[in-house]
Amino acid sequence: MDAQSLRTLRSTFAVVERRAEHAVAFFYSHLFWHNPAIRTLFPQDMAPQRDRLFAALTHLVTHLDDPGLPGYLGQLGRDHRKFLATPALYSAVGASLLAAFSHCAGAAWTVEAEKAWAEAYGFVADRMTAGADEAAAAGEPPWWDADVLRHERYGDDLTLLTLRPRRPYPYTAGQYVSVGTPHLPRVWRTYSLANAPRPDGTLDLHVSRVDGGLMSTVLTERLRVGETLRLSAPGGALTARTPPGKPRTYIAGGTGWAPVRALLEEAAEDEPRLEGRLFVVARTKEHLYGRADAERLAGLIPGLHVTYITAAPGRPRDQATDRLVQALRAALHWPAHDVYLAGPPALLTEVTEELTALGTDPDRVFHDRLPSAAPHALRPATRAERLLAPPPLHWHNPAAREP
Ligand SMILES: NC(=O)C1=CN([C@@H]2O[C@H](COP(=O)(O)OP(=O)(O)OC[C@H]3O[C@@H](n4cnc5c(N)ncnc54)[C@H](O)[C@@H]3O)[C@@H](O)[C@H]2O)C=CC1
Repeated sequence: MDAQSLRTLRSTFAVVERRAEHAVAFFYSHLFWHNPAIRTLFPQDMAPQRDRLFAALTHLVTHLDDPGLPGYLGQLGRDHRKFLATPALYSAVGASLLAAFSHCAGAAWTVEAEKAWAEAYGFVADRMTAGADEAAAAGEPPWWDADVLRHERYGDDLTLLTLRPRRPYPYTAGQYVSVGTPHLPRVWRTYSLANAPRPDGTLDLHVSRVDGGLMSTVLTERLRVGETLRLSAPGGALTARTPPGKPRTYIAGGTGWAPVRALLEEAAEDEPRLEGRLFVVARTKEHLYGRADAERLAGLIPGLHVTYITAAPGRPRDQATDRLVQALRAALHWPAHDVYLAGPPALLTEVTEELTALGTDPDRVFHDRLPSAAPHALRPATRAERLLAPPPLHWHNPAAREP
Protein backbone atom coordinates (compact mmCIF):
# COMPACT_ATOMS: atom_id res chain seq x y z
CA MET A 1 0.00 0.00 0.00
CA ASP A 2 1.46 3.38 -0.99
CA ALA A 3 2.13 6.22 1.44
CA GLN A 4 -0.77 8.33 0.15
CA SER A 5 -3.29 5.51 0.66
CA LEU A 6 -1.93 4.90 4.15
CA ARG A 7 -2.41 8.57 5.00
CA THR A 8 -5.95 8.44 3.60
CA LEU A 9 -6.79 5.36 5.67
CA ARG A 10 -5.52 6.93 8.84
CA SER A 11 -7.22 10.25 8.29
CA THR A 12 -10.63 8.66 7.54
CA PHE A 13 -10.20 6.39 10.52
CA ALA A 14 -9.50 9.38 12.75
CA VAL A 15 -12.84 10.90 11.67
CA VAL A 16 -14.86 7.70 12.05
CA GLU A 17 -13.23 6.93 15.38
CA ARG A 18 -14.82 10.03 16.88
CA ARG A 19 -18.20 8.48 16.08
CA ALA A 20 -17.16 4.97 17.00
CA GLU A 21 -20.34 4.00 18.82
CA HIS A 22 -22.47 5.09 15.90
CA ALA A 23 -20.18 3.38 13.36
CA VAL A 24 -20.25 0.10 15.27
CA ALA A 25 -24.05 0.13 15.62
CA PHE A 26 -24.39 0.92 11.89
CA PHE A 27 -21.92 -1.82 10.94
CA TYR A 28 -23.68 -4.63 12.82
CA SER A 29 -27.19 -3.48 11.84
CA HIS A 30 -26.10 -3.41 8.20
CA LEU A 31 -24.40 -6.79 8.46
CA PHE A 32 -27.33 -8.57 10.12
CA TRP A 33 -30.04 -6.83 8.09
CA HIS A 34 -28.44 -7.83 4.80
CA ASN A 35 -27.27 -11.25 5.99
CA PRO A 36 -29.72 -12.51 8.63
CA ALA A 37 -28.10 -15.97 8.67
CA ILE A 38 -24.81 -14.45 9.85
CA ARG A 39 -26.37 -13.37 13.15
CA THR A 40 -26.29 -16.97 14.36
CA LEU A 41 -22.49 -17.02 14.04
CA PHE A 42 -22.15 -14.33 16.69
CA PRO A 43 -22.70 -14.68 20.44
CA GLN A 44 -26.00 -13.67 21.92
CA ASP A 45 -24.43 -10.83 23.89
CA MET A 46 -23.02 -8.48 21.29
CA ALA A 47 -21.71 -5.85 23.72
CA PRO A 48 -18.11 -7.11 23.97
CA GLN A 49 -18.14 -7.55 20.21
CA ARG A 50 -18.59 -3.85 19.70
CA ASP A 51 -15.31 -3.04 21.39
CA ARG A 52 -13.50 -5.51 19.28
CA LEU A 53 -14.42 -3.92 15.99
CA PHE A 54 -12.54 -0.74 16.81
CA ALA A 55 -9.73 -2.55 18.58
CA ALA A 56 -9.31 -4.58 15.40
CA LEU A 57 -9.45 -1.58 13.10
CA THR A 58 -6.99 0.31 15.29
CA HIS A 59 -4.62 -2.61 15.08
CA LEU A 60 -4.96 -2.74 11.33
CA VAL A 61 -4.52 0.97 10.75
CA THR A 62 -1.48 1.12 13.03
CA HIS A 63 0.19 -1.98 11.55
CA LEU A 64 -0.46 -1.69 7.82
CA ASP A 65 3.18 -1.01 7.08
CA ASP A 66 4.38 -3.67 9.54
CA PRO A 67 6.13 -6.52 7.70
CA GLY A 68 4.77 -8.91 10.35
CA LEU A 69 1.14 -8.14 9.41
CA PRO A 70 0.67 -10.77 6.63
CA GLY A 71 1.92 -13.56 8.92
CA TYR A 72 -0.29 -12.32 11.71
CA LEU A 73 -3.33 -12.24 9.44
CA GLY A 74 -2.59 -15.72 8.13
CA GLN A 75 -2.53 -17.00 11.71
CA LEU A 76 -5.76 -15.16 12.42
CA GLY A 77 -7.44 -16.76 9.42
CA ARG A 78 -6.28 -20.13 10.66
CA ASP A 79 -7.82 -19.33 14.05
CA HIS A 80 -11.06 -18.17 12.41
CA ARG A 81 -11.74 -21.61 11.05
CA LYS A 82 -13.32 -22.26 14.44
CA PHE A 83 -16.13 -19.86 13.43
CA LEU A 84 -16.56 -21.68 10.14
CA ALA A 85 -15.81 -18.33 8.46
CA THR A 86 -16.43 -18.59 4.69
CA PRO A 87 -15.37 -16.33 1.80
CA ALA A 88 -19.01 -15.16 1.72
CA LEU A 89 -18.71 -14.04 5.36
CA TYR A 90 -15.52 -12.12 4.62
CA SER A 91 -17.24 -10.31 1.70
CA ALA A 92 -20.32 -9.51 3.76
CA VAL A 93 -18.19 -8.06 6.58
CA GLY A 94 -16.21 -6.00 4.07
CA ALA A 95 -19.37 -4.59 2.45
CA SER A 96 -20.86 -3.61 5.82
CA LEU A 97 -17.61 -2.08 7.00
CA LEU A 98 -17.41 0.15 3.96
CA ALA A 99 -21.08 1.04 4.31
CA ALA A 100 -20.53 2.03 7.97
CA PHE A 101 -17.49 4.12 7.08
CA SER A 102 -19.21 5.89 4.22
CA HIS A 103 -22.10 6.66 6.56
CA CYS A 104 -19.92 7.99 9.37
CA ALA A 105 -16.94 9.63 7.69
CA GLY A 106 -18.88 12.58 6.27
CA ALA A 107 -16.85 14.69 3.88
CA ALA A 108 -13.77 12.55 4.54
CA TRP A 109 -15.36 9.69 2.58
CA THR A 110 -13.90 10.51 -0.82
CA VAL A 111 -13.41 8.25 -3.83
CA GLU A 112 -9.79 7.83 -2.69
CA ALA A 113 -10.87 6.87 0.82
CA GLU A 114 -13.30 4.27 -0.47
CA LYS A 115 -10.62 2.82 -2.72
CA ALA A 116 -8.03 2.73 0.08
CA TRP A 117 -10.39 0.98 2.51
CA ALA A 118 -11.59 -1.52 -0.10
CA GLU A 119 -7.98 -2.31 -0.88
CA ALA A 120 -6.97 -2.62 2.78
CA TYR A 121 -9.91 -4.84 3.64
CA GLY A 122 -9.31 -6.95 0.53
CA PHE A 123 -5.73 -7.48 1.68
CA VAL A 124 -6.86 -8.51 5.17
CA ALA A 125 -9.51 -10.91 3.86
CA ASP A 126 -7.10 -12.44 1.31
CA ARG A 127 -4.38 -13.04 3.86
CA MET A 128 -6.82 -14.51 6.37
CA THR A 129 -8.42 -16.77 3.78
CA ALA A 130 -4.99 -17.92 2.61
CA GLY A 131 -4.00 -18.74 6.21
CA ALA A 132 -7.21 -20.76 6.66
CA ASP A 133 -6.71 -22.57 3.34
CA GLU A 134 -3.12 -23.46 4.19
CA ALA A 135 -4.19 -24.94 7.54
CA ALA A 136 -7.01 -26.91 5.90
CA ALA A 137 -4.64 -28.19 3.18
CA ALA A 138 -2.26 -29.36 5.92
CA GLY A 139 -5.10 -31.46 7.36
CA GLU A 140 -5.60 -29.28 10.44
CA PRO A 141 -9.12 -29.39 11.95
CA PRO A 142 -11.07 -26.13 12.48
CA TRP A 143 -10.95 -26.88 16.24
CA TRP A 144 -9.93 -29.63 18.63
CA ASP A 145 -12.31 -31.26 21.10
CA ALA A 146 -10.61 -31.83 24.44
CA ASP A 147 -11.90 -33.81 27.44
CA VAL A 148 -11.61 -32.30 30.89
CA LEU A 149 -9.50 -34.64 33.05
CA ARG A 150 -8.91 -32.42 36.07
CA HIS A 151 -10.74 -29.45 37.56
CA GLU A 152 -9.03 -28.14 40.66
CA ARG A 153 -10.03 -24.97 42.45
CA TYR A 154 -7.73 -22.79 44.51
CA GLY A 155 -9.89 -20.49 46.60
CA ASP A 156 -12.73 -18.63 44.89
CA ASP A 157 -10.80 -17.19 41.99
CA LEU A 158 -8.50 -19.74 40.52
CA THR A 159 -9.02 -23.01 38.69
CA LEU A 160 -6.45 -25.35 37.20
CA LEU A 161 -7.68 -27.52 34.33
CA THR A 162 -6.06 -30.49 32.66
CA LEU A 163 -7.42 -31.41 29.22
CA ARG A 164 -6.80 -34.21 26.80
CA PRO A 165 -7.37 -33.22 23.16
CA ARG A 166 -8.86 -36.11 21.20
CA ARG A 167 -6.46 -35.51 18.31
CA PRO A 168 -2.81 -34.47 18.53
CA TYR A 169 -2.65 -30.76 19.32
CA PRO A 170 0.68 -29.30 18.14
CA TYR A 171 1.83 -26.12 19.85
CA THR A 172 4.96 -24.46 21.21
CA ALA A 173 5.59 -23.70 24.90
CA GLY A 174 4.42 -20.16 25.71
CA GLN A 175 1.52 -20.07 23.21
CA TYR A 176 -2.16 -19.51 24.01
CA VAL A 177 -5.42 -20.98 22.77
CA SER A 178 -9.04 -19.85 22.39
CA VAL A 179 -11.40 -21.95 24.44
CA GLY A 180 -15.09 -22.57 23.80
CA THR A 181 -17.67 -24.52 25.84
CA PRO A 182 -21.21 -25.73 25.06
CA HIS A 183 -22.28 -23.76 28.17
CA LEU A 184 -21.66 -20.54 26.18
CA PRO A 185 -22.37 -21.04 22.49
CA ARG A 186 -20.14 -19.07 20.11
CA VAL A 187 -18.22 -17.41 22.94
CA TRP A 188 -14.44 -17.91 22.91
CA ARG A 189 -11.80 -16.69 25.32
CA THR A 190 -8.03 -16.99 25.21
CA TYR A 191 -5.95 -18.79 27.86
CA SER A 192 -2.25 -19.56 27.88
CA LEU A 193 -1.17 -23.18 27.75
CA ALA A 194 0.52 -23.84 31.06
CA ASN A 195 2.87 -26.67 30.13
CA ALA A 196 5.38 -27.62 27.47
CA PRO A 197 4.02 -30.33 25.13
CA ARG A 198 3.86 -33.69 26.94
CA PRO A 199 4.23 -37.18 25.53
CA ASP A 200 0.65 -38.03 26.60
CA GLY A 201 -0.72 -34.93 24.83
CA THR A 202 -2.50 -33.55 27.92
CA LEU A 203 -2.38 -29.84 28.59
CA ASP A 204 -3.11 -27.47 31.47
CA LEU A 205 -4.92 -24.13 31.62
CA HIS A 206 -4.96 -21.71 34.56
CA VAL A 207 -8.20 -19.80 34.84
CA SER A 208 -8.56 -16.69 36.98
CA ARG A 209 -12.22 -15.87 37.62
CA VAL A 210 -13.05 -12.38 36.48
CA ASP A 211 -15.87 -10.62 38.34
CA GLY A 212 -18.86 -10.77 36.01
CA GLY A 213 -16.82 -12.74 33.48
CA LEU A 214 -18.85 -15.18 31.39
CA MET A 215 -16.26 -17.76 30.42
CA SER A 216 -14.06 -17.65 33.51
CA THR A 217 -17.13 -18.07 35.74
CA VAL A 218 -18.38 -21.06 33.74
CA LEU A 219 -14.94 -22.69 33.70
CA THR A 220 -14.57 -22.12 37.42
CA GLU A 221 -18.06 -22.89 38.69
CA ARG A 222 -19.96 -25.00 36.17
CA LEU A 223 -17.43 -27.04 34.24
CA ARG A 224 -17.04 -30.66 35.41
CA VAL A 225 -14.54 -33.42 34.79
CA GLY A 226 -15.69 -35.46 31.78
CA GLU A 227 -17.08 -32.47 29.86
CA THR A 228 -15.62 -31.39 26.54
CA LEU A 229 -14.08 -28.04 25.65
CA ARG A 230 -13.21 -26.80 22.19
CA LEU A 231 -9.74 -25.45 21.44
CA SER A 232 -8.81 -23.27 18.49
CA ALA A 233 -5.45 -23.40 16.72
CA PRO A 234 -2.73 -22.16 19.11
CA GLY A 235 -1.36 -18.66 18.66
CA GLY A 236 0.95 -16.09 20.17
CA ALA A 237 4.59 -15.27 20.06
CA LEU A 238 5.78 -15.63 23.65
CA THR A 239 7.96 -18.55 22.60
CA ALA A 240 11.60 -19.22 23.46
CA ARG A 241 14.03 -17.39 21.19
CA THR A 242 17.06 -16.63 23.33
CA PRO A 243 20.36 -17.82 21.87
CA PRO A 244 22.05 -20.46 24.05
CA GLY A 245 24.24 -18.92 26.72
CA LYS A 246 22.42 -15.56 26.81
CA PRO A 247 20.94 -14.75 30.24
CA ARG A 248 17.23 -14.19 30.56
CA THR A 249 14.59 -12.98 33.00
CA TYR A 250 11.08 -14.37 33.33
CA ILE A 251 8.37 -12.22 34.93
CA ALA A 252 4.94 -13.71 35.68
CA GLY A 253 1.98 -11.81 37.20
CA GLY A 254 -1.06 -13.78 38.42
CA THR A 255 -2.04 -16.47 35.93
CA GLY A 256 0.65 -15.01 33.66
CA TRP A 257 2.51 -17.80 35.45
CA ALA A 258 0.95 -20.26 32.95
CA PRO A 259 3.05 -19.44 29.84
CA VAL A 260 6.16 -18.77 31.94
CA ARG A 261 5.78 -22.17 33.53
CA ALA A 262 5.53 -23.74 30.06
CA LEU A 263 8.68 -21.90 28.92
CA LEU A 264 10.58 -23.02 32.00
CA GLU A 265 9.48 -26.63 31.57
CA GLU A 266 10.80 -26.51 28.04
CA ALA A 267 14.04 -24.86 29.18
CA ALA A 268 14.53 -27.47 31.92
CA GLU A 269 14.54 -30.04 29.14
CA ASP A 270 16.47 -28.14 26.43
CA GLU A 271 18.82 -25.85 28.32
CA PRO A 272 18.99 -26.73 32.01
CA ARG A 273 22.28 -24.84 32.43
CA LEU A 274 20.78 -21.49 31.52
CA GLU A 275 21.53 -18.46 33.69
CA GLY A 276 18.46 -16.49 34.57
CA ARG A 277 16.05 -15.04 37.07
CA LEU A 278 12.37 -15.52 37.65
CA PHE A 279 10.00 -13.07 39.33
CA VAL A 280 6.63 -14.54 40.31
CA VAL A 281 4.14 -11.83 41.27
CA ALA A 282 0.72 -12.37 42.86
CA ARG A 283 -1.85 -10.18 44.55
CA THR A 284 -1.59 -12.09 47.88
CA LYS A 285 0.38 -14.98 49.34
CA GLU A 286 -2.69 -17.19 48.85
CA HIS A 287 -2.62 -16.36 45.14
CA LEU A 288 0.97 -17.57 44.77
CA TYR A 289 -0.38 -20.85 43.46
CA GLY A 290 2.69 -21.51 41.31
CA ARG A 291 5.21 -21.57 44.11
CA ALA A 292 5.64 -25.35 44.44
CA ASP A 293 6.03 -25.67 40.67
CA ALA A 294 8.48 -22.79 40.53
CA GLU A 295 10.61 -24.45 43.24
CA ARG A 296 10.55 -27.72 41.32
CA LEU A 297 11.62 -26.03 38.10
CA ALA A 298 14.34 -24.06 39.89
CA GLY A 299 15.61 -27.42 41.14
CA LEU A 300 15.93 -28.56 37.53
CA ILE A 301 17.55 -25.28 36.39
CA PRO A 302 20.17 -24.53 39.07
CA GLY A 303 21.16 -21.21 37.41
CA LEU A 304 17.62 -19.82 37.86
CA HIS A 305 17.26 -17.36 40.72
CA VAL A 306 13.64 -17.06 41.91
CA THR A 307 11.95 -14.12 43.67
CA TYR A 308 8.33 -14.17 44.88
CA ILE A 309 6.49 -10.90 45.28
CA THR A 310 3.03 -10.18 46.70
CA ALA A 311 1.19 -7.12 47.94
CA ALA A 312 1.19 -6.56 51.70
CA PRO A 313 -1.90 -7.95 53.47
CA GLY A 314 -4.90 -5.73 52.90
CA ARG A 315 -3.18 -3.62 50.22
CA PRO A 316 -4.44 -3.39 46.62
CA ARG A 317 -3.11 -5.96 44.17
CA ASP A 318 -1.12 -3.43 42.16
CA GLN A 319 1.08 -2.79 45.20
CA ALA A 320 2.78 -6.03 44.17
CA THR A 321 3.76 -4.33 40.92
CA ASP A 322 5.36 -1.45 42.86
CA ARG A 323 7.34 -4.02 44.79
CA LEU A 324 8.27 -5.79 41.58
CA VAL A 325 9.55 -2.53 40.09
CA GLN A 326 11.73 -2.02 43.17
CA ALA A 327 13.11 -5.53 42.78
CA LEU A 328 13.78 -4.99 39.07
CA ARG A 329 15.69 -1.80 39.88
CA ALA A 330 17.82 -3.72 42.35
CA ALA A 331 18.72 -6.34 39.74
CA LEU A 332 21.72 -5.85 37.44
CA HIS A 333 22.85 -6.35 33.85
CA TRP A 334 19.54 -5.58 32.16
CA PRO A 335 21.09 -4.78 28.75
CA ALA A 336 22.39 -8.38 28.61
CA HIS A 337 19.04 -10.03 29.39
CA ASP A 338 16.19 -11.24 27.23
CA VAL A 339 12.93 -10.79 29.13
CA TYR A 340 9.82 -13.00 28.94
CA LEU A 341 6.83 -11.29 30.44
CA ALA A 342 3.22 -12.41 31.06
CA GLY A 343 0.38 -11.01 33.16
CA PRO A 344 -2.35 -8.35 33.31
CA PRO A 345 -2.04 -5.59 30.69
CA ALA A 346 -1.34 -2.91 33.33
CA LEU A 347 1.56 -4.95 34.68
CA LEU A 348 2.95 -5.48 31.17
CA THR A 349 2.81 -1.76 30.43
CA GLU A 350 4.45 -0.72 33.67
CA VAL A 351 7.16 -3.36 33.57
CA THR A 352 8.00 -2.79 29.91
CA GLU A 353 8.48 0.93 30.59
CA GLU A 354 10.64 0.21 33.62
CA LEU A 355 12.78 -2.32 31.79
CA THR A 356 13.39 0.12 28.96
CA ALA A 357 14.49 2.72 31.51
CA LEU A 358 16.82 0.12 33.03
CA GLY A 359 18.50 -0.44 29.69
CA THR A 360 16.88 -3.62 28.36
CA ASP A 361 16.65 -3.68 24.59
CA PRO A 362 12.89 -3.16 23.93
CA ASP A 363 13.12 -5.66 21.06
CA ARG A 364 14.25 -8.29 23.56
CA VAL A 365 11.24 -7.91 25.89
CA PHE A 366 8.82 -10.61 24.73
CA HIS A 367 5.14 -10.70 25.63
CA ASP A 368 1.74 -11.32 24.14
CA ARG A 369 -1.10 -9.05 24.89
CA LEU A 370 -4.04 -11.24 25.61
CA PRO A 371 -7.25 -9.27 25.31
CA SER A 372 -8.00 -7.57 28.59
CA ALA A 373 -9.85 -9.53 31.24
CA ALA A 374 -11.33 -6.32 32.59
CA PRO A 375 -15.05 -5.71 32.13
CA HIS A 376 -15.53 -4.19 28.72
CA ALA A 377 -16.43 -0.63 28.01
CA LEU A 378 -17.97 0.20 24.65
CA ARG A 379 -14.37 0.79 23.65
CA PRO A 380 -11.12 1.19 25.58
CA ALA A 381 -10.87 4.48 27.38
CA THR A 382 -7.84 6.10 25.84
CA ARG A 383 -5.98 6.09 22.60
CA ALA A 384 -2.87 4.86 24.40
CA GLU A 385 -4.83 1.94 25.81
CA ARG A 386 -6.11 1.00 22.40
CA LEU A 387 -2.67 1.20 20.87
CA LEU A 388 -1.08 -0.71 23.71
CA ALA A 389 -3.60 -3.49 23.70
CA PRO A 390 -4.10 -4.42 20.08
CA PRO A 391 -5.88 -7.77 20.31
CA PRO A 392 -6.54 -9.94 17.27
CA LEU A 393 -9.00 -8.65 14.70
CA HIS A 394 -11.94 -9.16 16.94
CA TRP A 395 -14.86 -7.99 14.97
CA HIS A 396 -15.16 -11.49 13.69
CA ASN A 397 -12.92 -13.10 16.25
CA PRO A 398 -14.76 -13.29 19.57
CA ALA A 399 -11.66 -14.88 21.03
CA ALA A 400 -11.06 -12.32 23.70
CA ARG A 401 -10.95 -13.21 27.31
CA GLU A 402 -13.48 -10.61 28.29
CA PRO A 403 -16.63 -11.07 30.29
N1 LIG B 1 0.39 -14.55 28.07
C1 LIG B 1 0.04 -13.64 28.96
O1 LIG B 1 0.55 -12.52 29.00
C2 LIG B 1 -0.99 -13.96 29.97
C3 LIG B 1 -1.70 -12.94 30.51
N2 LIG B 1 -2.65 -13.20 31.42
C4 LIG B 1 -3.40 -12.07 31.91
O2 LIG B 1 -3.05 -11.93 33.28
C5 LIG B 1 -4.17 -11.53 34.01
C6 LIG B 1 -4.29 -12.57 35.08
O3 LIG B 1 -5.21 -12.18 35.97
P1 LIG B 1 -5.02 -12.60 37.48
O4 LIG B 1 -4.35 -13.91 37.56
O5 LIG B 1 -6.39 -12.48 38.09
O6 LIG B 1 -4.02 -11.51 37.99
P2 LIG B 1 -4.22 -10.47 39.18
O7 LIG B 1 -5.31 -9.54 38.88
O8 LIG B 1 -4.24 -11.24 40.44
O9 LIG B 1 -2.84 -9.65 39.06
C7 LIG B 1 -1.60 -10.26 39.27
C8 LIG B 1 -0.58 -9.19 39.52
O10 LIG B 1 -0.54 -8.30 38.41
C9 LIG B 1 -0.36 -6.98 38.84
N3 LIG B 1 -1.52 -6.12 38.53
C10 LIG B 1 -2.82 -6.46 38.44
N4 LIG B 1 -3.57 -5.39 38.16
C11 LIG B 1 -2.70 -4.34 38.07
C12 LIG B 1 -2.86 -2.95 37.80
N5 LIG B 1 -4.06 -2.42 37.52
N6 LIG B 1 -1.76 -2.16 37.77
C13 LIG B 1 -0.54 -2.69 38.02
N7 LIG B 1 -0.33 -3.98 38.29
C14 LIG B 1 -1.40 -4.80 38.31
C15 LIG B 1 -0.19 -7.02 40.33
O11 LIG B 1 1.17 -7.14 40.61
C16 LIG B 1 -0.91 -8.28 40.70
O12 LIG B 1 -0.46 -8.78 41.90
C17 LIG B 1 -5.32 -11.43 33.06
O13 LIG B 1 -5.43 -10.08 32.66
C18 LIG B 1 -4.87 -12.28 31.88
O14 LIG B 1 -5.43 -11.88 30.66
C19 LIG B 1 -2.92 -14.46 31.89
C20 LIG B 1 -2.22 -15.50 31.36
C21 LIG B 1 -1.23 -15.35 30.34
